[in-house]
Amino acid sequence: MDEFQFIQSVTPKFYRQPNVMKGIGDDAAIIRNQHEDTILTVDTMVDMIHFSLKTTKPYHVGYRALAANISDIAAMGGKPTSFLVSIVIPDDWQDQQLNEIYQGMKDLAKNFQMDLIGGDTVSGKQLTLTITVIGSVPQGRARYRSQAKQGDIVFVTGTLGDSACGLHILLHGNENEHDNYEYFIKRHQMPMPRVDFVQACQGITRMALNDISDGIANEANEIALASNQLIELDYNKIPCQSDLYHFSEADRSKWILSGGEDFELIGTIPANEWDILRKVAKETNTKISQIGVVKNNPEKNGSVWIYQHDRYAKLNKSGYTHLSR
Ligand SMILES: Nc1ncnc2c1ncn2[C@@H]1O[C@H](COP(=O)(O)OP(=O)(O)OP(=O)(O)O)[C@@H](O)[C@H]1O
Ligand SMILES: Cc1ncc(C[n+]2csc(CCOP(=O)(O)O)c2C)c(N)n1
Ligand SMILES: [Mg+2]
Ligand SMILES: [Mg+2]
Ligand SMILES: [Mg+2]
Repeated sequence: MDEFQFIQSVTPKFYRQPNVMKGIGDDAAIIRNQHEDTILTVDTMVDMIHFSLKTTKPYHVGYRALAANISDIAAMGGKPTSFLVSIVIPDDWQDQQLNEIYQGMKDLAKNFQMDLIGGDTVSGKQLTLTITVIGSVPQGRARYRSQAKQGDIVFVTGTLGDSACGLHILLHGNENEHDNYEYFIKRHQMPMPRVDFVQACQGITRMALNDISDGIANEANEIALASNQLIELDYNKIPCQSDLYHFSEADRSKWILSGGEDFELIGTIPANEWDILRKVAKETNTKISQIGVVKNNPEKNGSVWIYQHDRYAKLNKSGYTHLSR
């Protein structure tokens, strides 16, 4: 049973509370309140799985863990408001290091006007940080993975593969001696969730969204599956930093399609709103690129196909999957 099969096996058949607008199956849950919808998400980061002290200082451990959770709020079209932190602390972690973890979270929280409102503290074998983020979105305006429709444009924010490249440099050293490697390291250690862009998108009538934590191959498939549409991507249109060309084509392609942890957004919007989206992107200083289209094809619905190196092939989920056994 892998991660996805496990989640499926624990998903309830129905929800008892009528105000559950979205339960399991998206980046976050949506609960209806009188005046707005509340967004709830939780993600865990574990030492030696999501970071090591070789790749991330304690400050970055805190910063990244909160950023990953805020990114899920952005992927629902919302803004983050508060968070709770559960921490498992091994004996060999010093007070100063723990302070730094919290400083990383504090600095990012300040950026979004978020409050730390609770948590839990226990001792254990591996440093583990579990963060719950609460956010809000105007009623009925959450962006779901299931909202893609035939004819939509598929877009992505920013550039992909940066974080995986940064991780590679941190783990194996900088084999290329080019001058921009600090950029990749920063993208790995201090990703910036796309909250401002998403907030500015409120005028877009319909948008399917997913944030890129595991790699676009995974995330595009999640939209295709939830929307029961065919997503066609053009590999040459997926944006990456020019310095990524200093690495082998095999590495570059792997990092772009399944590296993950860029915390960019992949989305789909009606084609006639593309110009509005471009305007929003310009206003918020966000790079956006059209990378594909949504089609309806009963034989291929629920899957992603990609044009790459003169081939048209199925793009399977290939990103980071926990519990592969
Ligand atoms: N152990 C679990 N029990 C109940 N629901 C779960 C569990 N693990 C994941 N989920 C739910 O499954 C869905 C997909 O979770 P997943 O963690 O893959 O999404 P994500 O947070 O966007 O991705 P990532 O964790 O890679 O950032 C979400 O709705 C999540 O709340
Ligand atoms: C030291 C170290 N080794 C490997 C990786 C790569 N990595 C770990 S988890 C993950 C996917 C997102 O996780 P989740 O699905 O839990 O959000 C990725 C790409 C890393 N960040 N640090
Ligand atoms: Mg997500
Ligand atoms: Mg998750
Ligand atoms: Mg994941």
